[in-house]
Amino acid sequence: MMMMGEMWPQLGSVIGSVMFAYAIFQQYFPYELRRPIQKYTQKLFGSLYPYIHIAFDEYADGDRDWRRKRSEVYAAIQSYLSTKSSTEAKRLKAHDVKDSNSLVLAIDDNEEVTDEFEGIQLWWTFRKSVPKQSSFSLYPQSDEKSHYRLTFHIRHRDMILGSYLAHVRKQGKAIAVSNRQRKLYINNPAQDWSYYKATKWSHVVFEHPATFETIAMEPQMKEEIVNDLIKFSKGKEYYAKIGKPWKRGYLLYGPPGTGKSTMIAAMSNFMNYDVYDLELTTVKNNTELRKLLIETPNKAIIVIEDIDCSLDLTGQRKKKKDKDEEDKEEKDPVRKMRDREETKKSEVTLSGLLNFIDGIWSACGGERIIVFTTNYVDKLDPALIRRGRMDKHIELSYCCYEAFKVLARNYLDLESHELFGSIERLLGETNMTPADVAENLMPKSDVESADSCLKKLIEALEAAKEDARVKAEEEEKLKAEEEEKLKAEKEAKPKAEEEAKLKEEKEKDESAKDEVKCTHCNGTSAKQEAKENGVIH
Ligand SMILES: Nc1ncnc2c1ncn2[C@@H]1O[C@H](COP(=O)(O)OP(=O)(O)OP(=O)(O)O)[C@@H](O)[C@H]1O
Ligand SMILES: [Mg+2]
Repeated sequence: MMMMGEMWPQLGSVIGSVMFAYAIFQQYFPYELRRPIQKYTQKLFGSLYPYIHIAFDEYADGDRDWRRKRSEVYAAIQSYLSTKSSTEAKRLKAHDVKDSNSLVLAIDDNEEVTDEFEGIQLWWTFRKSVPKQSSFSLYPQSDEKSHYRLTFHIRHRDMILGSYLAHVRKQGKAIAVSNRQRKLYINNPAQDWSYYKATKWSHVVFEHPATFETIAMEPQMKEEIVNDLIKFSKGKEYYAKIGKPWKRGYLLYGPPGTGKSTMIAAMSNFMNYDVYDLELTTVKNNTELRKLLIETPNKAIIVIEDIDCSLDLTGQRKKKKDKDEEDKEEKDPVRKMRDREETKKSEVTLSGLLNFIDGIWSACGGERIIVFTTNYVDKLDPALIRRGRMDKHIELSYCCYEAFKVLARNYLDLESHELFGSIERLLGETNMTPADVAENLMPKSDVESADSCLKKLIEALEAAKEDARVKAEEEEKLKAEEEEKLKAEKEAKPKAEEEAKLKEEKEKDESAKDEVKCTHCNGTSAKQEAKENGVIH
């Protein structure tokens, strides 16, 4: 039997001979002969080798443009394999990806990872190649080419090309989204839109810690909102079935400090959506508004805070200038220009905003949430907040006992305490916003105990209750005074009317006495007139 040591030199000489024969074949065989031979050799190997390879390139072939976009499938495969490679592959690459929270692990060059799908085994390999010839480019970039190669048995072809690849894409995208850092966007003023590479929205990383666990509100209401959001996120088919664009409007209203902005942050964290904070006052007109909308991607929360203050949406947009102002404007051209600019600033109309929310353009893209917040819901035009536009109206109000318990858990790690009873009673008797309750509960130093924080809150609640009582008394007093005044006016009115009537009658009587009968003209004339004319009839 041949020993291993003796086998290597022979194997080496066989490989050497094959390579030599291949070089001769490449060099001396004419192209016309080489092509069919190569074709049949591949066919022969194909029938003996029952596996299929699919390569997924990072960039499309020939995509040498400096703006070239990374293939979406490639990115999804990379995310999909990142979870598998960390447990399976022996050679890994770790890198931080833009917009990602954590390190992303990927398989190293030529490393293989095995995957299983519905009992079928498949293999993924990562390949990287660097071309030797480098081309000249105005926008130099790496010529490195990477691709993932998928290998599977030919008999699973349909299953892999159909459901497996769809599964990889979906899972990969979900992993990428959960790793991604949320962003907070704000619209740029239109004059910046034309700059090189300028976009209509600028962003910062959004790292608000609010979640539905930390938000203080009635548990039932919280559950309702969470369920609503879950239903929406899974509603692609449902919305398609009912023929409605995949979007939902929320109106958050309530006094300042009740958690409207906090709720938006919690929504963003829960849904993994970016927030687009739309500052309406910098949008010049309806066309700009529409352009901004088109630039928002899917999985976005578009927010218009304090909608009642954002714009005068009643249609009467131009303030009437008085004569003085017009004169000043005529004399000062700079002021005239500035005033004109300001008038231009606010040309977004109510109908423009309604179109933004549910016009034809709003259906471009999907999976978008629109949130309006306001302190004064009654001030808003009913057309703006009707269901279908603002589908869910959420009132965020003063702190109730349930909400307080959430805050006590968050701020003091307390589930119960002997002072909770007094706080519950006081919260039922007076109004305090969650922001104020939270501020009282927050220890102001390392040594401040939970006891002292709770006592501080009780004091604040008692003070608020006393303030409210004094205010109510004053209001009552003012009201009583007003009523007294009205009553006095009411009583005085008939008396004055009677007096006026009597006076009028008296005056009539007196003028009747003064009248003289004139036989000559068969009528009446005033004594004065007779005197003036010097005629005695
Ligand atoms: N429901 C709540 N749950 C938890 N914290 C809250 C809640 N409401 C308010 N807070 C706390 O109070 C602060 C102010 O709240 P927030 O900015 O959300 O109020 P708002 O309703 O948006 O007020 P405004 O109408 O003035 O914009 C937050 O930073 C948060 O810490
Ligand atoms: Mg707010």
